[in-house]
Parts: sequence; structure tokens; C-alpha cells
Amino acid sequence: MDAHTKPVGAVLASTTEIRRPSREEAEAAVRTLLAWAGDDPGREGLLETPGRVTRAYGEFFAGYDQDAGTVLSKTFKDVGGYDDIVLVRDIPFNSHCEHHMVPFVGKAHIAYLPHDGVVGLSKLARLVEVYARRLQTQENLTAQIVDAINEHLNPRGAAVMLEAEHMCMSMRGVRAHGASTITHRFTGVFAEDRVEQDRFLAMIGKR
Ligand SMILES: Nc1nc2c(ncn2[C@@H]2O[C@H](COP(=O)(O)OP(=O)(O)OP(=O)(O)O)[C@@H](O)[C@H]2O)c(=O)[nH]1
Ligand SMILES: [Zn+2]
Repeated sequence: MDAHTKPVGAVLASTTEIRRPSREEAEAAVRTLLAWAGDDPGREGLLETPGRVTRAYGEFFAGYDQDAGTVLSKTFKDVGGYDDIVLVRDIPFNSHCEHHMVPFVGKAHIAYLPHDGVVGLSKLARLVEVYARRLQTQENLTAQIVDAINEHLNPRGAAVMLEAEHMCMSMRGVRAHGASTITHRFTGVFAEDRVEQDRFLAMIGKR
């Protein structure tokens, strides 16, 4: 496969292969946006900006080149028979909304009930990064995290809650500063058993 012909967003609905533009083409697009904003891309202060922006995009959207299966591939079974809730809360994340390409910023709370071993705790935060570093809706991000946990860890249940502020709602448009959006998804035991759901909510301080 040509270095610039990668499946972009292969996990999204479309699996169409889109040619990845070269860095030079991406930098030219940034110069176009600078001029569209009303500035002069040729002035000294902006000369290096297209290079910086494309490098920043490389970080913001690194998730397209990452894979949840790789992150969750290593599990541990020697945990003293522990089989209760494993919960990591307040995992900070930054993502970009797919409608406006501006950030939404918040925290993720992730829990699962182990079935056949546990995963390293840092891997849950890495899993959030795999999907947050793409263009997203908060609902899709929530669903993708839960689906990956179910697919790769096969737990008795999984619970994910995200809380985030969307800059497209605070910096522009309706300008609802401070409004936060909460999404959650419960599967397995967390979906079937209100007691387990309540334990999750209590552990993240929502009850
Ligand atoms: N459901 C959902 N909506 C989102 C998310 N991020 C941004 N949005 C919304 O996407 C919608 C896009 O609406 P449009 O009417 O197409 O675009 P717009 O004219 O820029 O909308 P306004 O933001 O209301 O000015 C807006 O209501 C945003 O608030 C998200 O993660 N989930
Ligand atoms: Zn938006």
C-alpha cells in the first residue's frame, strides 16, 4: 500500500480508501484557511504555522493509525481471584467534534466486571485515546469504547460514562459556556442489574 493511500477512518461507516494527502498538500490547505480567515499567510508570524498545524493534526488525529485490539491484547490472570468491578474514573480526554472540527474536552469513567483476566489499568486510558484522537460525536466515542472492551476482554459487563464540554457550543453558535454533556452506556450485568449500575454510579460520585 502506498504510504499516502491508507484507509482513513476504517472503523467508521464507510471503509472507502481515501488517498491521504501529502504534508505539502495539507500545509497548502492551512494557508488557504489562513487567507479565508482574513489574514496573510505570507506574513512572517504565519510562515511556519502550516507546518505547526499539520504536526498538531498528527497528534489530534493519531487515533486513526491506532488499534484497540493492540492496546487490549495483554491480560493478566494472576490477580488473587479478583472478579469484582474494576473502575478507572476521571480519565481526561480531548477529542474533536466531527461537525465543526473543534475540541470537546472532558473525563471518561470506565468499568468492567472481569471474566477471564484483567487488563493493565493504563490500557483503559490508552483505549480512550485510540478513539478520542479522531473526529467524533460523544455518543459514538462512548459506544466505541464499550464495544472494544466487550470485544477484546469479554467481560461480564462494561459501563462507560463520558462528561464533556463542547467548544462548538461554548466558543461559537449558542455560546452555552459551561454546559456539559453526559453520555453513558451499560452492557452485560451493568445493563441487566440495577444494583450493579447503581454501584458504578456511586463509585463515580453520581449517586
Ligand atoms: N449529538 C451530538 N451533537 C453534537 C456533538 N458535537 C456537536 N454536536 C452538535 O451538532 C449539531 C450540528 O448542527 P447543525 O445545525 O448541522 O450545525 P450548526 O448550524 O453549526 O449548529 P449550531 O451549533 O446550533 O450553530 C449542533 O447542534 C452541535 O451542538 C456530539 O458529540 N453529539
Ligand atoms: Zn461541534
